[in-house]
Amino acid sequence: MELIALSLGLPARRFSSFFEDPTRSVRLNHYPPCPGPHLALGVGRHKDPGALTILAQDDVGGLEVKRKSDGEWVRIKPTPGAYIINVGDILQVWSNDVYESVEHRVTVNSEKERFSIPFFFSPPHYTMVRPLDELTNEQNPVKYRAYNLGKFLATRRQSNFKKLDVENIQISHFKVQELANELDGALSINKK
Ligand SMILES: O=C(O)CCC(=O)C(=O)O
Ligand SMILES: [Fe+2]
Repeated sequence: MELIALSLGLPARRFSSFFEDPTRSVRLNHYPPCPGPHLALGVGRHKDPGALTILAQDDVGGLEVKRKSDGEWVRIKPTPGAYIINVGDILQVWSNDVYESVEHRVTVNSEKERFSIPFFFSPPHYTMVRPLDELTNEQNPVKYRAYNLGKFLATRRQSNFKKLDVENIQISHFKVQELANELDGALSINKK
């Protein structure tokens, strides 16, 4: 987190106060071999809602990230002894979109079982997540409305990991522009 703060032009310890009472969790994922890998996903597409995810995985592979330029799913090759560090939604909001939370999913295969262990690192649930003051100004206005992390996670938990292409709660729902568009839509409906 200190390196990320420095990369944003902030003091190294800018994020420290958010992590005095952090929310940490570990998930133990087991993906058994699947007889119809083209018909199923191990984990449906999603963005991790926390600040950072540190993922340990075995050598089987299956994790894919969505490439922004063309929307293609790109496989992430496992590197022995290395962790995958994933930027989550909170960093996207704190940085006002300088960092982006990557959309990812997990495919399965018919031969080998796979294990992965993501560690999720976030501030406490009572945190109001909003773009940092130092990273916004008149030229670079705030892009997100503040949201309560605990409420966001509780809402997300009701729908995440359904293997369907469902839309669940996303930080984009807190985007100021999106809200403005909705308001615009509502006003023009009223005018009719
Ligand atoms: O198994 C993986 O590689 C990733 C799992 C994942 O995205 C998650 O648990 O949030
Ligand atoms: Fe994930």
